[in-house]
Amino acid sequence: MRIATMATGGIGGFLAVKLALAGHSVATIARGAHLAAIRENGLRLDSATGSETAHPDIATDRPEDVGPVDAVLFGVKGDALEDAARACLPMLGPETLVVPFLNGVEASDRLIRILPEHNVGNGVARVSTTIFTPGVITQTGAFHSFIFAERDSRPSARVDALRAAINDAGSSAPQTDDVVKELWSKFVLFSALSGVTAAGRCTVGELRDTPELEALFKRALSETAGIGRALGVALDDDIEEQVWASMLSFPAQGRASTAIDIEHGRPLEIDWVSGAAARLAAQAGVDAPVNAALYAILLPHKQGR
Ligand SMILES: NC(=O)C1=CN([C@@H]2O[C@H](COP(=O)(O)OP(=O)(O)OC[C@H]3O[C@@H](n4cnc5c(N)ncnc54)[C@H](OP(=O)(O)O)[C@@H]3O)[C@@H](O)[C@H]2O)C=CC1
Ligand SMILES: CC(C)(CO)C(=O)C(=O)O
Repeated sequence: MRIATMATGGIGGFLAVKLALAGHSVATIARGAHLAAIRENGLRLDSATGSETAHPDIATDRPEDVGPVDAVLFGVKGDALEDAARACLPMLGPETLVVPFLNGVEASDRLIRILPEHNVGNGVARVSTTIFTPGVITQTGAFHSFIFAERDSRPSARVDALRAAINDAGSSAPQTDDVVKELWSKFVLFSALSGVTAAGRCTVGELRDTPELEALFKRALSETAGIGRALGVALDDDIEEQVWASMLSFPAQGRASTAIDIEHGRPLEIDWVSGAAARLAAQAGVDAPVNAALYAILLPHKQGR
């Protein structure tokens, strides 16, 4: 397949390495020192199982030089979505599938305001990766799963082709017949994890060991589950228990990317996470005091240092 990563950070970089090493034609969109390092040394993925380096066919900051691709793996931070989407336009043909893997539940709806709707899918990533230094992506923990579909979850040959490519490349792309449910199931987890580990400057291990943080986390996640249900999302009845169970096996040193971003003084995606939960709650006519409070606490740090 011809695949582009817009852009090539934690999400795009992880998938670019796997797919390029599996023999796909990968174009990595990146910029600055990260792009220079990819061009010079290739793109390296470090994980607990070792190091892999891929040399993408194209590494560029000019998507117009790539031409139409089969799939765009779309992973930028929430506030960068609109500019990055506009930059993708030259890579779209009639059948190109653009899969957003942003946290939150609004990325696909935001993309169709810029890109033709028939090009846009919906997706969610369960992995923990970051740009460690230019040209190098590191993965924390061993989990990596990418769940995506057409926006309405209908059966689709182009979705199946991309799923097969990711599965065959050694990652995991399970099938779903309800991508919105998948998105919200992750959002229930992530709104709580992002809010609590960023506001509390804590790891998951500390969260588990501190009854007050555990209680706050559980209040946040059940609040977000309530918002989803009020909006008609078919969340599992025991999603709250499932999320807490997943926290019990989460790496103790793990935390949400938001907590890593705040530590490094980077801008925060909170408008699309705790802020979105508070906003969507108002839309659904339910209260979300915990998400609203976590959003307010993080707001002074939103622009980074
Ligand atoms: N990484 C993870 O483990 C997970 C991330 N997610 C979500 O996925 C999304 C992406 O996260 P992640 O991959 O970690 O983000 P990163 O910050 O690692 O990567 C984003 C990259 O996009 C680049 N970029 C942004 N806009 C453009 C543009 N217009 N042209 C070229 N490059 C651009 C940035 O460059 P620059 O630095 O120059 O701005 C940066 O290198 C987020 O919503 C995140 O919450 C979800 C699950 C897990
Ligand atoms: C919690 C985690 C690692 C799960 O994929 C995540 O999405 C993030 O930190 O951005």
